[in-house]
Amino acid sequence: MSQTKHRPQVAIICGSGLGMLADTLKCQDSFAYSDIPGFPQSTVQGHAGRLVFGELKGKTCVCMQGRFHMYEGHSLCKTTFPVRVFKLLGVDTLIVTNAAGSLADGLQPGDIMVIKDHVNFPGMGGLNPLTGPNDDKFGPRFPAMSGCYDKGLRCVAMEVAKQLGVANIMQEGVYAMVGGPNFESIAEARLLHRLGVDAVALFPLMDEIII
Ligand SMILES: O=P(O)(O)O[C@H]1O[C@H](CO)[C@@H](O)[C@H]1O
Ligand code: HPA
Repeated sequence: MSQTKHRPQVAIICGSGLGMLADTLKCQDSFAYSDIPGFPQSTVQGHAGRLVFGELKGKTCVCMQGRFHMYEGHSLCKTTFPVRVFKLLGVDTLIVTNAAGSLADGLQPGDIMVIKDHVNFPGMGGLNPLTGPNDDKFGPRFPAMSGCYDKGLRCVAMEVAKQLGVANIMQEGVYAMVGGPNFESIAEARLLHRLGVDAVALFPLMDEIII
């Protein structure tokens, strides 16, 4: 923290295709993950591997330009380590973005889905970054998932989409996480759709669970 004057309340994890958002921050201080003790390294194409502090529309933010996935070989503790760092920095709002596969009939490639709830398949099978002794300073032993996706922020997102004239490509939905790195088979995609899943991707949900 001695190397930046920024004290962010908002953290944004930029998934595939959104890394350039971090480049738009004003008064930037940026750090390569390789220079931050304890951070894993990005190995996925298009994930630059930088932590960028700065101002976005007047709000102090920190952006992860590239995230970590379990399929890269990181432990779940490692993939979610940055979120714990954000909490210690004073961040109270986490915006997680990710490239996902759409399953809902009304979602076209390129559309935006705001997550209203999730199905954590690896978590249901016991793969969870909170496994092990609980550190109460980060949260309770048995965190509820019912309020994971803040209703107020979701409403703001939908309202802003209207103002920008992109409401027609944005909707709320249920998101499922699977392990990857292979994408879903056709039968798996059909099954997920029948279960009420609107979009599916590979592992980013662990960040929401740890915050
Ligand atoms: O937006 P990111 O985090 O890269 O995630 C999605 O994009 C990659 C595959 O295209 C997978 O990692 C998937 O989960
Ligand atoms: N499935 C399909 N398409 C995707 C995924 C996925 O898990 N992640 C990114 N695009």
